[in-house]
Formats: sequence, structure tokens, C-alpha cells
Amino acid sequence: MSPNDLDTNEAFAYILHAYKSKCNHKHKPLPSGPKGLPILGNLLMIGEFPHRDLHRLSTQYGPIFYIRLGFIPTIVVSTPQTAELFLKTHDLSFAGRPFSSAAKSISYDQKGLTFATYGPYWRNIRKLCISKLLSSNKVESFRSMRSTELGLFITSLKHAAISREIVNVSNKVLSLSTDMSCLMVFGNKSMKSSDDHKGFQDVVHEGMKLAAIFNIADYIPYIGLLDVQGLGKRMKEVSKVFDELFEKIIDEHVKVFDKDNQKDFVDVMLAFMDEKDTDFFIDRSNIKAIILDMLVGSMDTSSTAVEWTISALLKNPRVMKKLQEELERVIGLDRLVEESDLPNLEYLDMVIKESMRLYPVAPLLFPMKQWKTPFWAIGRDPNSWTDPEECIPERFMESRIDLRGQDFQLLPFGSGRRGCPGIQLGLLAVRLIVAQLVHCFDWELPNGMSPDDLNMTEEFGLTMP
Ligand code: HEM
Repeated sequence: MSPNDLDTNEAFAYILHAYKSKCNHKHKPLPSGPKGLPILGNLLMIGEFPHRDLHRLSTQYGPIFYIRLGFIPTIVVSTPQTAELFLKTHDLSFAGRPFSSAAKSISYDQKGLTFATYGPYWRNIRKLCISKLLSSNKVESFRSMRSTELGLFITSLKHAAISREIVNVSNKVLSLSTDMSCLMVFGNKSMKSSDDHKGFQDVVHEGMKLAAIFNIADYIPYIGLLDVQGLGKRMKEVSKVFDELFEKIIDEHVKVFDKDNQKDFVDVMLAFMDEKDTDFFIDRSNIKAIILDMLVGSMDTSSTAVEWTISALLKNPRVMKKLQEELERVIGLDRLVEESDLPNLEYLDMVIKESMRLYPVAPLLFPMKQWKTPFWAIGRDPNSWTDPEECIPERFMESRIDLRGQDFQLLPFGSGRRGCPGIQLGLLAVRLIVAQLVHCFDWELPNGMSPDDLNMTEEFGLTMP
């Protein structure tokens, strides 16, 4: 019997068995999949867009198949039903992150939440992040900062609009998102990296790229020392820039630290630093790793999601017009959108869901130990979605499908134990910025470009701009 003859649950049990068997008796079979080369396995089948390559392979080998990436055996799941098996039914077995040279080098030996191996340390810092940094109260405490920054952003765009200047909205939104993140994490938005030639955003971007690239050294460890792709050198450079910056931030905070007046995330973490009588025993290196998590988690993700949504709206003028009408009806034309308006903007909610279905910010979810899911493919699965390639926000009108990880056909924030802890803040930022942009301006493409000519091809990374 081949795995293709099994139904999904049986197939899953079969995979678990196959893994166990692999450890105990080397010769038991694994699920089917493409034949690999000696040593390299199937690495050469993964190109510039791994989520598309894995999707293509899934159309050939089915919803669960096996590939070997160098020496790393990997199961690929590509339907909502198979993803649920890994993210819910058996999530405990699959909540680990794989070893990654980038995480080791840049994320302080995997001390950050994002790349920490699953276990007590990860549980503690996840609890710290959820209960002390990303709780509803904490997110709410930065409301006026968000409002001020958004106001400045809209004013600068208004000036550009009055003088009919062409604006690179992606850069502007990324700057807004960076400013909001830096203010929330360390209370200062003008902090630049110590590297003269690169802005902080560029360094973060480079770090995320390095974390996402298929690094041959992670799959064929013997050649790691040769650094054939030159990634090791780039990682060292990026981690040096981050470390100098974070050291400086912590030093400055320590000098004026007041336990009773905690202004930003670094203050909150300093209150626990080297405190033995707490659940959250963290030292300086843990704090630096979490600063990085919070900055990377909030900067690029939200701005990328905004960029995709505005692009989708430009490509679909009908949807843009309908959203503008909702904003006009609910808010009127005399004031800016406020956070308290968001629960009343139902069509906006559907637009964001649709944009995140078609253009998930993390198209492969994050790297997971032993398995991968090209979420990008799940969002376009013809068995789950009617006209999957079309942008139709109305599909969510009568539907209870949500973004929070309970519905496995729509997982832009992941699901289960490793699901995104910043979902509340991320969604809030994306909704607010998109609403404000669509409410305040009429949008058009430059130089008379037609919506059909808008290039929606992605560039692969941990997030997908
Ligand atoms: C639109 C905004 C956002 C999107 C689309 C997004 C998406 C994701 C995804 C897909 C994952 C991986 C889930 C998995 O592996 O199953 C993740 C994890 C994570 N996100 Fe977000 N995220 C966003 C905003 C944020 C924000 C604002 C923060 C924090 C300030 C954040 C911090 C994190 C962290 C720390 C993890 C790793 C969690 C762990 O491994 O335990 N994210 N996010």
C-alpha cells in the first residue's frame, strides 16, 4: 500500500510511524515524494520562490509528501486538513523550530521567541511576551502614540498629494511602521544603526532575508565551514550591527530606569533582568533577543500586509470604491479614522482577510522542525475557495472564517503553540493604516498605468514584500 491510498488521518499516523521507525529501524518506508539526489536530496528543486515550488510538487505528490533537503527529512503538507493535523491534532510533536545558522548567529543562539527550540525556555519567554508586552492593556497604552504617528504620516502624504508628487508608498508605510515599532519597543524613533551606510530598516530587512534563505549549510552541515553562499559573513555583519545597537539601547535605559514608570518594552523587561524570584528570569542577552523579535515581528510584517492590501485595492477598483463608500458612511469626510471606528468597518475587515488569503505575509509560515506548509497554496486551494485567484472580499460576508488560527484554510498568523503572539497589534496596525490611506486619498497608479499591468509578483523572504 502506498501513502496515496490512505485517507488523511491514516496517512498522518503513517508518517509518525515512519519517523519513529526511521530512528529505530532504518529501512521502513516514508511517504512518497520526488526522488532526490545523493547528499543534496531535493534541494535543487527549491528555487527563488520555495512556497511556489512546494505547491507545484504538491500538485504532483498529493497533500502530504516527503522530501529530503540535504540531510533533513521533511514532510510537506498543503491542504487545510493536513495542516490541521500538524498545527492542532499533533501540534505538540511538531512545535519545534529547526536548527538555523541565521537564528543561531542573529537571534542570540536561538534565544529569541521566534527561533527558540520548543521547551521550558520558549514557554517562559512566550508567556512574558504575551502577558507583559503584547497584552491588550499594553497595546492600548500606545494608542495615542499610534494616533500621533499616523497623523504625521497622513500630513506628509497630503503635502505630496497637493503638489501631485509621485510617492513611494511602500517606503513611507515601512517608515511609519518602523517608527511606531521603535517607539513602542525602546521609546525612540530616530535611533540609527551604527553602520553609516545602512539604515536600521535595511539591516532588519537583510536579517530577515538571511533567516529565510535556503542556506545549504543548514541542510548539509559538513559544508557549513566553507560558507559557499557567503551567508555566514553577512550574518556576522548583521548580528554585529544589531548587537551594538541593542547594547546602546539597554545602557541608555539602565541609566534612567524607574521600575514605577515603565515607558516601553525595554523598561518592562529590565524590571525582570537578573531577578531570580520571578517566572521570567532573563539576562541581557535574552532581552536583546526579544527586542529583535519585537522589532522584526512588528516592522516588516504590518507594512508588508498594508502594501499588499493597497496593491490589491489598486488592482481591483470596484473593491477600492466599495471600501471608500463604507469609510465615508461610517466616519464621514470631516475627520480621520480612529481606532474606536475599526469594529464598525465590516467591509474593511473582509478586505484585509481577502488580501491576507491571497498574499500572506509569511507564505511558508515560519520554518518548522520536520515539516513545512506552503500556506500560500492553502489560501488558493480550489477545494476550499471558489474562484481562488480572484479578489472577492464578499466571500467572507456570510462566512465565520476568521484569521486567528482556528480556520485552517486561512492562516496568515499561523496557528497553535507557535501562532503569532502579536496578532492583535498586527491586525490593529494593518486595519488602521489601510483605513486611513483609503479614507484620506483617491489612489491612482503612476504614469497612467492600468490596474492589469500592476506587477503582483512577490519577493521571497520570512515576510513577502
Ligand atoms: C500583520 C502582522 C503580522 C503577521 C502577518 C504575522 C505573522 C506571523 C506568522 C505567520 C508567524 C508564524 C506562526 C507559525 O510559525 O505558526 C508569526 C510568529 C511570530 N510573530 Fe507575528 N505577525 C504579525 C505581527 C506581529 C507583531 C506585531 C509581533 C510583535 C510585536 C509579532 C511577533 C511574532 C513572534 C515573536 C512570533 C514567533 C512566535 C513563536 O515562535 O512562538 N508578529 N507571526
